[in-house]
Amino acid sequence: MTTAISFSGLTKRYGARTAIEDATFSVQFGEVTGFFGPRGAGKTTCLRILAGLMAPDCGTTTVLGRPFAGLPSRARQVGVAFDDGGAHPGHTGRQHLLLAAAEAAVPVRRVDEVLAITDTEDVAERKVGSCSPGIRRRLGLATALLGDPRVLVLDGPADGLDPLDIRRLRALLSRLADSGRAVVVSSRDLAEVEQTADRVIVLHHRVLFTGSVEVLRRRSCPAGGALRVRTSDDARMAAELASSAGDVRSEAAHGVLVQGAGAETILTTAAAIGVEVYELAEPVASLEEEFCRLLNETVPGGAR
Ligand SMILES: Nc1ncnc2c1ncn2[C@@H]1O[C@H](COP(=O)(O)OP(=O)(O)OP(=O)(O)O)[C@@H](O)[C@H]1O
Repeated sequence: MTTAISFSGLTKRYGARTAIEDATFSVQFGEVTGFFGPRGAGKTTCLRILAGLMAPDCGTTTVLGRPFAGLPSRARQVGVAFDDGGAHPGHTGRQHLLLAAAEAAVPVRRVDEVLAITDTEDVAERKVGSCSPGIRRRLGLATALLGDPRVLVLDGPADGLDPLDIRRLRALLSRLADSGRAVVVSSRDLAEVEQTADRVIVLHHRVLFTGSVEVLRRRSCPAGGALRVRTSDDARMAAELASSAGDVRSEAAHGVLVQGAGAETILTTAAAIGVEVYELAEPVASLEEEFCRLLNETVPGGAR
């Protein structure tokens, strides 16, 4: 199947500041791809280049195998949303969508459809300038959906939304991906990415990771049956296990990571020294921990 989006060797500098360097990755159909990076990591820069809004210093981007500008019937192929979809503050939401529909040669009835899909019917007659940032985001999403595109690219779609809206957004994005579309959402919120995306691209001026959220979380888990144990006295447990197990590492709030000893040994040891076991499981790092590790591996001192 055609790759939905590809970035190849993308580099962009603003004067002496490097926003993005040598970024290469692709986005497939049928998935929500989370484009994660902290503030200023280069997400918007990548997406603006993809949408033809600025030129890179180096590298190329394609949508459905072509440069964005060369796509025929573009609104039906790709929907892109930054902020509020470029709505004029003096227009109502409906007026904005009608203008955008005319420009994209989309039937007028589609305006009501996208208002319903994005739960913005009740605010359609309000002037955009008087709407909250969250409503303007939803309007941006509605604009991007006008052409019922195969590829959807959303820059920070959850920014400014309340928890209920975020749930609805997540369900919508998931439905769109399940119907075979490619959906890209950028976010600075790892928890949000974790709940929304099937695949994640971690960015910090460079691509640090691409793969499933699950693989990211397990990336630095030791192979070969390591276990993590949390107890009423981790320091004592670590000291005791160090004499019987191969490799024992205390991990601050996360308990003790033990390699080379099975669950039985760990539980027997705990019982023998009168330590209570709160948790015994295969170690799965939080995404936040993994991001800090990734950053430290690529940028010395990066996650301090
Ligand atoms: N027009 C510009 N002129 C100068 N520097 C810029 C410009 N746009 C972005 N930058 C810088 O480039 C870097 C990447 O910015 P970008 O907006 O792409 O990051 P981002 O990951 O989208 O951040 P955020 O999550 O805060 O939106 C930042 O250091 C930013 O300050």
